[in-house]
Amino acid sequence: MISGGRPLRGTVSISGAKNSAIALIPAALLAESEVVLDNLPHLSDVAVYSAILEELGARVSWEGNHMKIDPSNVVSIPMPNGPVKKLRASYYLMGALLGRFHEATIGLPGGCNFEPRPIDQHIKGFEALGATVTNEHGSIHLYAKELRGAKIYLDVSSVGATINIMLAATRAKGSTIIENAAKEPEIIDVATLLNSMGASIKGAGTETIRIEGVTKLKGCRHSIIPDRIQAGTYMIAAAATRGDVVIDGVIPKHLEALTAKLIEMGVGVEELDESIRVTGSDKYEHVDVKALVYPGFPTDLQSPMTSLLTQAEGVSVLSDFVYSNRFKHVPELVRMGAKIRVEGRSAVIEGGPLNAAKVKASDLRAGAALVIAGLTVREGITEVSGVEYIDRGYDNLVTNLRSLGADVWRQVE
Ligand SMILES: CC(=O)N[C@H]1[C@@H](OP(=O)(O)OP(=O)(O)OC[C@H]2O[C@@H](n3ccc(=O)[nH]c3=O)[C@H](O)[C@@H]2O)O[C@H](CO)[C@@H](O)[C@@H]1O
Ligand SMILES: C=C(OP(=O)(O)O)C(=O)O
Repeated sequence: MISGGRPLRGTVSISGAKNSAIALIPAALLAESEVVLDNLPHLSDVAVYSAILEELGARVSWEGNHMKIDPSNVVSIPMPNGPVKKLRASYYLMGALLGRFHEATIGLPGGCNFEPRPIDQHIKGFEALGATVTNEHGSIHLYAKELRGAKIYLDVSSVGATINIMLAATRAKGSTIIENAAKEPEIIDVATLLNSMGASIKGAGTETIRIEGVTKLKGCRHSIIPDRIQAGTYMIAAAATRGDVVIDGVIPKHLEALTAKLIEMGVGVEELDESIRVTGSDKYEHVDVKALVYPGFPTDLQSPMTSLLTQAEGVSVLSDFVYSNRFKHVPELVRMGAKIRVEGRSAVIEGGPLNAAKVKASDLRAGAALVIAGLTVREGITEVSGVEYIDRGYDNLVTNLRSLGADVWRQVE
């Protein structure tokens, strides 16, 4: 529930990155001793992954922002249903278990299904490494007598496929080269963990990643990078409410595409060493935004950005070149009075005030977009349902927004 119209003011600290955490947790399965992850975010996806690891036989303890994973007793039991269906990143179990046990059966992933999200590039990579991959009643079965390095050219620079292939290839015989690899910061984070475990991965963060297989991986301690998408969401919320917020504990370089767009609109953005200050203004210019793979504008900030662009003067065009139809937030924003039409892979947004309404989040970032929209509304109460999606990716959203002066609360049913 949001009673909007208040500018956000103050400082918000950003937690570790969801998209790193939910790759690093399964990566720990490749080790033969304890892995400790620091700066772990409190998210439902992390809780689900922790339960999955326990089901596989790992000893997991999670206190505060630290998780200890002892994978020494893990076995590769089939996981066709249950928790694997609750999140997208359960696909990393395929690479991790294939790497360690040469066999795995994992149900097709769940998560935010705003459009069909194929995993053909993951499978192509596993097959190139020598695995036989079959789809058995909606579960993927992977088996390899031996994993051997290969050269793999990804048709699309997929984050998940790049990480999944890295996971399996760390335990393959010989060298693997991934070409057209995704370059997102979370890929560097996973490679850093794997290298600390004893892997040999070079080039993460570029389009060519080279992996020399090793026979053993050991435990280690690793601190997760800050969540650039959570950070970007608060930057957008600060601008949308015409507030003044310091977003602390971030890597400003990870947010450059957003920072540039905000400045183009007329938002004040000051980059400091590990924080960014966002200062709103009374008038914003319309801009065109293209969501692309990193270092382009992140698709995961496309929906929140749509809400901000309703506050700009004139007509903005926001196109998503990563997903062709990630627009489930649009009809809900229209219910709030937004003038938006979807044309192909673009949303055409005409600026104007929003009104309070009952709206429904049907995926994580759509949820964030609706909350931001609600924060801009000057009269009435906006009710956002489907908050379980928001819990997948935002650590303490309501508490953080309240500490910035927002009148937001969660209705307990
Ligand atoms: C858990 C996680 O890290 N999720 C992120 C990850 O998702 P995810 O890893 O699923 O996204 P990908 O980078 O794989 O997808 C990018 C594009 O490639 C296509 N594709 C992908 C794989 C494949 O085998 N075949 C294929 O065609 C997808 O449909 C999409 O159009 O990156 C996305 C793009 O930055 C983000 O929105 C998600 O937040
Ligand atoms: C789409 C997202 O996540 P996932 O890939 O985990 O569904 C997201 O974080 O915006």
